[in-house]
Amino acid sequence: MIEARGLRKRFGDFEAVRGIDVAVRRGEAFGFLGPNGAGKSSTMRMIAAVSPVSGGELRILGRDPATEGPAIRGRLGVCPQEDTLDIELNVFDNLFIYGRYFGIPAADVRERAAELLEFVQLTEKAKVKVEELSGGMKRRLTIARSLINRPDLLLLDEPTTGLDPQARHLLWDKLFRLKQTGVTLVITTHYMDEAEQLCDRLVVMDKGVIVAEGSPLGLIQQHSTREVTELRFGVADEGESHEGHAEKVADLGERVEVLPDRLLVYSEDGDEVVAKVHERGLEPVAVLVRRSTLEDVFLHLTGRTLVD
Ligand SMILES: Nc1ncnc2c1ncn2[C@@H]1O[C@H](COP(=O)(O)OP(=O)(O)OP(=O)(O)O)[C@@H](O)[C@H]1O
Repeated sequence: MIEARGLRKRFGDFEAVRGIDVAVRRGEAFGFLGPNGAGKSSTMRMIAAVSPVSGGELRILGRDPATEGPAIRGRLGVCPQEDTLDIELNVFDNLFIYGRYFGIPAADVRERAAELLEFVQLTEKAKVKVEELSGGMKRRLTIARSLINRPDLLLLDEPTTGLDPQARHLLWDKLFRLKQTGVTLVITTHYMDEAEQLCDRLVVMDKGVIVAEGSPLGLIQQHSTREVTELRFGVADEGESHEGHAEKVADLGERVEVLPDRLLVYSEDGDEVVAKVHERGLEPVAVLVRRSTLEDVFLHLTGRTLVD
């Protein structure tokens, strides 16, 4: 569906995407995970055939975006980072006008709009002005709108940013169902839980390059340990820096990361780490044993947290 080789995006002297290779297969949910400024949106806009490629090769649905932009855009659904709905219009009309813009006959658009409103659970809001909708409803409507032309490929740029947990889960459920119907999804996100939930495969991006690629589980297995023990030390121990504590637990795991507010000990068995910490007379004020996540993968690969 998408083939990129050495893909680059420059803005003046600044290179936002610095030669990435990506292959997205039909029917998969593919993710670009990375912090703000990693180059995800810049990549997505090239894939959406709305931003010219500065270097390298890009084929979308077997076509060249430089010469076949309109044909590509006709087969894509695009859900941009910011809602671009017409807030003066009601929910149904937002879909109707968009469908007509694609040249779909009025009767077909009506039918398709009704079907999509059902899918995103907005049927009862059909006549409500968009400005009266909640953030989650607007996102669902944007997704419905992006599906009006029955796209082969759906591009979602940060689909759940700014939504509350309940709205995010509802949206994930809708995207999961879409995937089951055979739509290929390409998602950018800086939420590791979103990437883990939705993506079959993903690339981790940082500063315009890909630093890792694989399935969420594969990446975790390759770049992290099974468990992570988080240790926080109290104010009374401030004299002794986190680095000081880190030295004392360094041999308890495969590696230790020092964050401003806590230590992360990477090992296969977190309970064993906790027992040894206590045996050594260390007294953390908070201890948490958890499974490794993509956040740990990112930290290991870049030395930074995703939310920095
Ligand atoms: N039109 C533009 N002109 C100049 N610089 C730009 C432009 N668009 C993006 N950039 C820069 O390119 C870099 C990558 O931006 P991009 O939006 O692709 O990142 P991102 O990973 O999508 O992050 P975010 O989640 O913040 O959108 C950033 O440093 C950004 O400031």
